[in-house]
Amino acid sequence: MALPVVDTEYVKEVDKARRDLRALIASRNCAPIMLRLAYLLSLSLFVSVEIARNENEGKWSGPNGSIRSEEEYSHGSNSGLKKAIDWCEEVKSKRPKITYADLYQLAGVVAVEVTGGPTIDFVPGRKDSIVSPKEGRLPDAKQGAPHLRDIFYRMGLSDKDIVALSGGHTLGRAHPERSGFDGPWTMEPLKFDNSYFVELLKGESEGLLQLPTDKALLDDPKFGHYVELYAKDEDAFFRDYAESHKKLSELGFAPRSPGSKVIVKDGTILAQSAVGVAVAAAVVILSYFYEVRRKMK
Ligand code: HEM
Repeated sequence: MALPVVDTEYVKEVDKARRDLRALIASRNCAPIMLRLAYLLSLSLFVSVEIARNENEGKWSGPNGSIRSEEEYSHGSNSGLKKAIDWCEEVKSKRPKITYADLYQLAGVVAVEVTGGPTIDFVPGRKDSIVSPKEGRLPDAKQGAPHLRDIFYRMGLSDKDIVALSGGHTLGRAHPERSGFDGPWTMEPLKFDNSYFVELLKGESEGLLQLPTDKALLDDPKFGHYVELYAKDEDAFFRDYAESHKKLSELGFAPRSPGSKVIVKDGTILAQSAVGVAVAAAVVILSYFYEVRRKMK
């Protein structure tokens, strides 16, 4: 499928979809599953395409919305996500211009914002695909630090990214019928804060969950450094989380023209283009020379 044209019209639609998603997530209390949808989509595609590249099977274009196909949402690791896909469809039917790939990533960004988390910069322009990745490439919750590094390093993510992103478990809970695990990670699973790290440091508590991959963050000294930092300093967690989330949502994705970038921030739309910057610089330089010549006369 073709890349969407990210013109002013498209960016306005993204802004409206952002408002629709805020209302939808607030009314259904579904921030956790929306965040999980965005995260799994980015990750499963990247991991499988890295493998495809190694095997010279083809190229990949980033998180691409293929999860809406039955073949993919029926993967065991995507259990429960169909609900989130259907909710996103309500927005898609009102804003058909927006690609599924952009919509799902926007839902993840909005889920974090409406639950009190940091504002995450969102750049639109992802293209859709209906080709699903292979099953079984996602992190296995029963494993430890080497496994996490194996998966996340392949995507160019760092130890800091792994720990910051794991803080996404500040939202939501595990469901026995989906993953075999049960319970929330924090006392307030609809609030995005640093309590995931605070709870992790306290050790096991009645009624709260710690997956083996969560505990692995404590056992490894490099990961442990960030767990302690984020438990003490929520601002540091929010800053690093916003950065890592953006990286994850843009894996393999580059805005359409290399010289230009569209930034959507706090509802304000700013279009930055290399051409625009060059023209502005030329005007400043010419005015300077004009002024110098005028003074010399
Ligand atoms: C580090 C590797 C990770 C592993 C092994 C892992 C594993 C899991 C598992 C087993 C569940 C429970 C699913 C269920 O039973 O419903 C879950 C839920 C969740 N995960 Fe992760 N996860 C990882 C990373 C992440 C990241 C990076 C994010 C987001 C930035 C994230 C966001 C979530 C959310 C929000 C839920 C709750 C979903 C709900 O309440 O329906 N996870 N994860």
